[in-house]
Amino acid sequence: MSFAQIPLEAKQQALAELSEVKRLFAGRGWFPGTSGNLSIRVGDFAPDEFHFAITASGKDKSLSTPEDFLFVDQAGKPSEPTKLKPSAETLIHCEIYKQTGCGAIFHVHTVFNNLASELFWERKSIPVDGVELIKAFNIWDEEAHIDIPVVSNFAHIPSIVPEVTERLNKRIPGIMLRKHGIYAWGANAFEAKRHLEAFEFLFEYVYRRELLKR
Ligand SMILES: CSCCC(=O)C(=O)COP(=O)(O)O
Ligand SMILES: [Zn+2]
Repeated sequence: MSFAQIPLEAKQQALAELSEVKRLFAGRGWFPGTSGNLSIRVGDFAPDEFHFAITASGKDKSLSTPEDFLFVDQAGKPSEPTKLKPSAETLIHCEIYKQTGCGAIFHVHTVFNNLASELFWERKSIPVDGVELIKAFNIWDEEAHIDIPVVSNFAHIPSIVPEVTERLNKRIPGIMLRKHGIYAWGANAFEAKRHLEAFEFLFEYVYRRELLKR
């Protein structure tokens, strides 16, 4: 589906949803120092052609301006002429959409997600055992165990992508970049938000629990 074929109402709805999620997360202090990025896909999905709205790079995400978002394609290139620059991490969004066909991806940097990634870096995944909020990922097993993948962080974003491809686990709707931040996704903005909130709860839980054990 080309960008022009996507109904205007769908594009406007994606922008309105992104704006609302951005406002809400900013209120939680989840975009320190201009960090973080958000995207919502619009129109039909095919691995070789899709479009999504994403936050512009380097903006103060606690402010609301007419230049907060732009649309890009599956290669991370603007879908229409614009002077705005997409998030520096757009290629990670592109890869997650390609691998999962999801509808929204939210990325935040928090102290607890950074601490948890470093604490478990040697095992390359953050283990969580039997915590009720695992059910937010639609995993309903009694005393479920999950491992949240942690991948290397590089200043050169394209170098991060192959490890995301390799480690992404479709059962777990998130991937953690070491000492950087979590990418959480879902079928739509509601689900991606639920997943992100659950990850953040679990990161704080595992970190604090580890301290209690020592
Ligand atoms: C100042 S945070 C460093 C970049 C980053 O990790 C991030 O999430 C924000 O980058 P963007 O280009 O999306 O503003
Ligand atoms: Zn980031």
